[in-house]
Amino acid sequence: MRIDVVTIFPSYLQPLREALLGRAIDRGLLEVAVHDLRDWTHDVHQAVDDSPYGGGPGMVMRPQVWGEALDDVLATPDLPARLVVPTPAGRPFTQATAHAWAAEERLVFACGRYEGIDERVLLDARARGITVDEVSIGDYVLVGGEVAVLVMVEAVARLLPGVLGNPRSAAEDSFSDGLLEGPSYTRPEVWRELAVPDVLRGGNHAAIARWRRDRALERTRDRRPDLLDALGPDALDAADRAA
Ligand SMILES: N#Cc1c(-c2ccc3ccn(Cc4cccnc4)c3c2)n[nH]c1N
Repeated sequence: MRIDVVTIFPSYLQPLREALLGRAIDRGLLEVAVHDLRDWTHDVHQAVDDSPYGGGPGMVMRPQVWGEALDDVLATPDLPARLVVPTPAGRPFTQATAHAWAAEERLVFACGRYEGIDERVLLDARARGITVDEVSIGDYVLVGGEVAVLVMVEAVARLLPGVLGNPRSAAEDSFSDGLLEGPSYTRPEVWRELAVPDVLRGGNHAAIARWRRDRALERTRDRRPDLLDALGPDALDAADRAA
């Protein structure tokens, strides 16, 4: 997978080259290119924003600069791309989104700042046949799109074959079965007088699986009842309902 990110703060994306993702890039599992939006400005001040039509607080990012940048970055007809635009007004980015995007050959992320990007940039891209996804990583307001891109790239990249050491991690993590993950334990067996649950040390794999499922259901009911509501009627069996 190739990922391109356009931003006025390229150094914000440096964490993508650290740790697991950095190793995935080094191993050729992922290609990441970060572009400075100001490279497409032509004025001495390298202006990327201007006042909003209709008034209101803050500034809006200029369409001319974004248009030229995306013309160049998206100019790869042999490699169809999906343009992703993080915004507080976007559709929710979920684990299902991450799985869908992990199947894409190329993702281009447009990181806005100020009050966002002039709407005509997205309209123009769609008019030219580019798939444009406006997505939000949560119901809170950030200062720009860069942090959201870090979140989304990590969520997608970890699903790519070979990136995680153990592919079961992605198959069994939270949300993979619609539930939150239950608690985890490791050595020592007792720590500050707190013992690991006996079932996890007993070696009965069926009992362990049941215990983990029960803890996941309990946690989901407590913290995310909306996820339970979203599960289909057949998602929970009798044992689940008894838990
Ligand atoms: N994904 C995502 C986001 C953002 C987000 C993303 C991109 C931009 C670009 C500019 N801003 C600031 C801004 C814009 C509009 C109104 N208010 C503030 C951003 C916020 N905030 N919260 C999220 N979950």
